[in-house]
Amino acid sequence: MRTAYDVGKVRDAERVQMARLPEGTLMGRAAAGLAATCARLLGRVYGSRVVLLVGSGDNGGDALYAGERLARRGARVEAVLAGSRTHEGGLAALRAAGGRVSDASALARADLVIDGLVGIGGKGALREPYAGLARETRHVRATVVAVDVPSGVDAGTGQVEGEAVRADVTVTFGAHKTGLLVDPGAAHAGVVELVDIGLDLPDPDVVALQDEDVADLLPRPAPESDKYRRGVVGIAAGSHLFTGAAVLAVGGAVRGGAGMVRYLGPEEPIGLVRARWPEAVTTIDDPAKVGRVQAWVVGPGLGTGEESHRIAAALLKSDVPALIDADGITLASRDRALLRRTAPTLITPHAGELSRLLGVPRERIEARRLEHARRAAEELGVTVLLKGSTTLIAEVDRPVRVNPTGTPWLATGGTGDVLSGLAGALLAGGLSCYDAASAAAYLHGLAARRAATGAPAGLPYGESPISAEDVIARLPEAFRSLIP
Ligand SMILES: NC(=O)C1=CN([C@@H]2O[C@H](COP(=O)(O)OP(=O)(O)OC[C@H]3O[C@@H](n4cnc5c(N)ncnc54)[C@H](O)[C@@H]3O)[C@@H](O)[C@H]2O)[C@@H](O)CC1
Ligand SMILES: [K+]
Repeated sequence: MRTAYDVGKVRDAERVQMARLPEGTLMGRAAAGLAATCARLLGRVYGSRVVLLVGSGDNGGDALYAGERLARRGARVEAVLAGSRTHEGGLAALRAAGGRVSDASALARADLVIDGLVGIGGKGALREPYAGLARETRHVRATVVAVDVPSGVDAGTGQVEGEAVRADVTVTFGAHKTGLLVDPGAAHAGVVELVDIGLDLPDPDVVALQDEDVADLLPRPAPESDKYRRGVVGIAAGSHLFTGAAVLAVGGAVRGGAGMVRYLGPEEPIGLVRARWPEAVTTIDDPAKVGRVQAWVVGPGLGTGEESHRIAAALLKSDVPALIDADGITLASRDRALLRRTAPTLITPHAGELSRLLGVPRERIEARRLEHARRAAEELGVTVLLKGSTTLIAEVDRPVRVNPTGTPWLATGGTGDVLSGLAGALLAGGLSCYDAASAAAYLHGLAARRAATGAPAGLPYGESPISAEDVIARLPEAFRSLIP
């Protein structure tokens, strides 16, 4: 599991250690780790050209001390001083090791650029000349290594307000910062390497599950399992207008390991569901006639009229966990009472749907995804899976989970319906809302990536657009990759 912390907690932990240790110890550890990564990336340090972008704070200090270490190993190190001040000790050390001060023209000659403009002390959009330097790093042929966080990325939220460095590698100290796991920050960070500088940290604010964590969560049938014990999921999705949502959500549930899928909907989608997924048991329109289920999925393509509201309200009165998606969320944004349930509830909005639920403009949610996912969980008293470039799972008093799998190709119609069915199957299988949402997002992302790259059936030689059905088709492979 990867864990990440808000900046305040990192600062507090640093303060404790700084009071205990001789001055400069933490920066020394940081610079040593940074220099080791740079040396590895360079392969041959002797004779290589390294350019340091140095801001006025300690982030610049880290870059200078790492530059000193590389200069001592024979690298030609040039420092571009961007701030009105410069870390004095660091600059003296670099000079003593043979490094020199230069201007931005050095960037064109570099094999490696170390971005030490700003770290966790950065506030707001980068000012000049930092912004101009960050822009120039985009055109260099060198490998770009960010110190602690890519300059221009808000370490606490992942927000990027103006220009920002796009790093190949980010070497971060003490702990991952939340902004490195959440887009757009995550997309700017490249590969993130953690240097242990000996901080004592409390519970993380954000975590990203890895293969082994998700494998531990997944329910597996035991010899004595039958379809009822494995979990029956009810799916209320689709309408005369939106028949595809029904087929895709049921597909996600069937391939997601449900013991049985009960589908509730009008005649037309029922015909299509039966044709594509004969294993589903279908009921026309009347919620009272559906047999017992262990979890409900309510909403994809359901419609938002009175009849849809009646069905949603009847189903959400039940005492089993429920996932509310798409039209279900629109209905809930008009009638919040739908969310006041006795059993656990998971909502799976994208930014537009969350915007309707919270009454906050969509752009504000896109720019501050972490904040709004947390706020929604708190305000609505439900588990929230916020879909998007980085999918987030938020629940009160738990760290926000960031989904590390997926591909931009997933941004296509119908994939959300698949996710709903899949998460519903896992809920019915006994997972909590928090775990079902996390595991479903993870598997969905893995399946999509496999669909887009063709791996592992053929050589991964590129990527292609994918359909929601492709994601369903790759779900078994995604499961197998976790459950060997
Ligand atoms: N505190 C510690 O114990 C340690 C800190 N370390 C390093 O220190 C960094 C934090 O250092 P600082 O607190 O000095 O802060 P930073 O060096 O991250 O940034 C603060 C400086 O950047 C300027 N700045 C802020 N926002 C700006 C913007 N938008 N445009 C242009 N300039 C801007 C400020 O005026 C200030 O001079 C960490 O990210 C890490 O790299 C490491 O050495 C490890 C130990
Ligand atoms: K930086």
